[in-house]
Amino acid sequence: MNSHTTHPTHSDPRLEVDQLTVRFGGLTAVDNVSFDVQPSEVVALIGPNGAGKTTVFNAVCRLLRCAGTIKIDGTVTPRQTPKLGGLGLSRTLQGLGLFSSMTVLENVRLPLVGKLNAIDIATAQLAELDLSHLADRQVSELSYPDRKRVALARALVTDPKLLLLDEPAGGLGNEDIATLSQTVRDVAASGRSVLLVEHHVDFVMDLADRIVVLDFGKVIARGTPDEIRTNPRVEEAYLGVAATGDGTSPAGMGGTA
Ligand SMILES: Nc1ncnc2c1ncn2[C@@H]1O[C@H](COP(=O)(O)OP(=O)(O)OP(=O)(O)O)[C@@H](O)[C@H]1O
Repeated sequence: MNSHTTHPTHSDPRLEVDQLTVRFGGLTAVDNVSFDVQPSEVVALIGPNGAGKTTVFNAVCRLLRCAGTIKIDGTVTPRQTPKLGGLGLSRTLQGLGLFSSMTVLENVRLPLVGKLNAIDIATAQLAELDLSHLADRQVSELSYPDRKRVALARALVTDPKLLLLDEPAGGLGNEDIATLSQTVRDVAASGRSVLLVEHHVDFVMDLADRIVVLDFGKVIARGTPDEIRTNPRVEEAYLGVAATGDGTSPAGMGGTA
């Protein structure tokens, strides 16, 4: 046991971010940010463009040099981690990162490379998300919402303790968003934790147990959706951000993202 390692206890959060700071040259993109995610909890990071949300994600995944402490189940994560699976984490990407000339099943089994029963596990994961009918289709043939579902299946196939979702609702219509919300709730109900970054405020308000609001790299508010909805600092941070009408950009806290 090294000096950073502690024994997990029942009271340890699934994820604990303490005084996280990330600098890019002279820019402090994330400034002394602290928050936690408990087992079975869905926590959303929101904030205007450039607030530091993706940078927090990348730091949690240990892809960036940062100051501060990041703990998973009470244990400090190593500063350089070659594989997310080793941390018990999995994430989806804004750009999805699927291989379009491969089939859905081939994509979903990729994180399981080297496992003897990889095909069975990937097949079961597709069934869990009602995607079995797409298993042999090439990703290039799929609609965007189906691709997003496949990316989610690939993130879940390693059975992560903590699932990180980067703008999961982006580009989806209301029906697909409702399905996504149910899937995320099911993931949390199974004991896993979810941290998501999202611009679609209505989706977040409906789904998240707690919300952390960032602006210019700092936490400006935290609380339940009801607490955040009525927080004047949050409203102020979102003021002046033009609505795009496509449901993906903040336009105040009352309407669609
Ligand atoms: N690799 C980098 N090098 C330099 N600056 C960066 C880098 N990545 C991010 N930044 C800057 O850090 C700040 C936070 O960026 P970040 O992408 O984390 O914000 P965000 O809240 O995720 O924004 P968005 O909602 O637009 O995705 C921004 O000012 C951004 O320009």
